[in-house]
Amino acid sequence: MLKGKVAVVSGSAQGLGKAFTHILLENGAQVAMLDVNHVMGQELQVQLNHQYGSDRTQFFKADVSSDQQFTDVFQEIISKFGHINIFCNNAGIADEKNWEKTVSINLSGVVRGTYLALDHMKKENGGNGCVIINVASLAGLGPFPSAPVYTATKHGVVGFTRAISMASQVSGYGVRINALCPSFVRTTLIDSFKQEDKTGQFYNLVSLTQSLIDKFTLIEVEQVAKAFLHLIKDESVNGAALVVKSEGAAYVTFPKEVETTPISL
Ligand SMILES: NC(=O)C1=CN([C@@H]2O[C@H](COP(=O)(O)OP(=O)(O)OC[C@H]3O[C@@H](n4cnc5c(N)ncnc54)[C@H](O)[C@@H]3O)[C@@H](O)[C@H]2O)C=CC1
Ligand SMILES: CCCCCC(=O)/C=C/[C@H]1[C@H](O)CC(=O)[C@@H]1C/C=C\CCCC(=O)O
Repeated sequence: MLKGKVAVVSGSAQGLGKAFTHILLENGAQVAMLDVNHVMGQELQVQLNHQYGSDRTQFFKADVSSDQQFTDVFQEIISKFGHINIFCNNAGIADEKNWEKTVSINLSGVVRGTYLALDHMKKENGGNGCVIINVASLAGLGPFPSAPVYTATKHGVVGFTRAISMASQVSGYGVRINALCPSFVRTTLIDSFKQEDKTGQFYNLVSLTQSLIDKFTLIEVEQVAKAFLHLIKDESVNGAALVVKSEGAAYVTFPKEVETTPISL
C-alpha cells in the first residue's frame, strides 16, 4: 500500500513514534527516523534492519527545537531517500517546569517540521498524495488542568493544522495536513505527568491526573498507530483532527461558528 513512499517520523526512538515507524514499514514504506536520543534511535535501527531489511530505515539525530539541526537533517534525508511523501511531527515532551522547552518542541517544532515538509512536497513532488500528520492530543481539544502549557501547545498544534491545511488547499499545494489527538497512551511520557521535576507547581494535582488516566484508561501504541495509518490513507480529509480513545477513533466535528452567550454592556 505504501510501497515506494518515503516517510519521516520525528520522536521515533520510542513510544508512539516507534509504533508509527513499525506500521509504516509493515505497509511497505521506507522510514527516516528522527530523534534527539541517538542511543535509542540507533539501537532501534539495528533491530529494524534485522526485521525489515537494511534498506528500509535510517536513523537521523536531530533536536526539533533547533532550526539549524532540523533544516540540516531534512536535507540529509532528501539526499539519502530522494524525496519525502509522508511527514509526521510526533516529537513531544510534557515539562511544565521548563515550559519554554515544551513550547519550543511541541509547538515550534511542529511548525518548523510542517514548513520544511510543505516547502519540499509542493516544489519537488507537486504535492500529489503527500501528507503531513501532526501529533496533538485530546488535550488539544479540551483542558488538561495538570498541564496547562502542554494543553496550550496541543491546542496550538490543532489550530495550526486547521489553518495551514486550508492555506495548502487554497494555494493548490496538493498536500493534506491533519492532526492526531490521542487520549492517554502507555508510553514514558505519561510518567512526566506524575513527576515533581516535570509537573512543577502542579504536582499537587497528581491525584487528579491519575483519576483522569483511570477515567480515560490507557490505550496502547498499536491502537494509535492504526488510527495514524487511517489518517495517512484517508484522502477525503484535510485539516481534520482524529481523536483516539480506548473505545475507538473518531473525527472531530468542528462547529462552523462558536456558540456565544450575549452580555449587556
Ligand atoms: N503518551 C500519551 O499519553 C500521549 C502522547 N501524545 C503525544 O505523542 C507524541 C509522542 O509522545 P510519546 O510517544 O508518548 O512520548 P515518548 O516520551 O515515549 O517519546 C517521545 C520521543 O520524542 C523524542 N523527543 C523529545 N524531544 C525531542 C526533540 N527536541 N527532538 C527530537 N526528538 C525529541 C524523545 O527522545 C522520544 O523518543 C508527543 O507529541 C506527545 O505529546 C499525545 C497524546 C497522548
Ligand atoms: C470541545 C470539547 C472537546 C473535548 C475533548 C475532550 O474530550 C477533552 C478532554 C480533556 C478534558 O478537558 C479533561 C482532560 O484532561 C482531557 C484530556 C485528556 C487527555 C489528555 C491526554 C494527555 C496526553 O497528551 O498525554
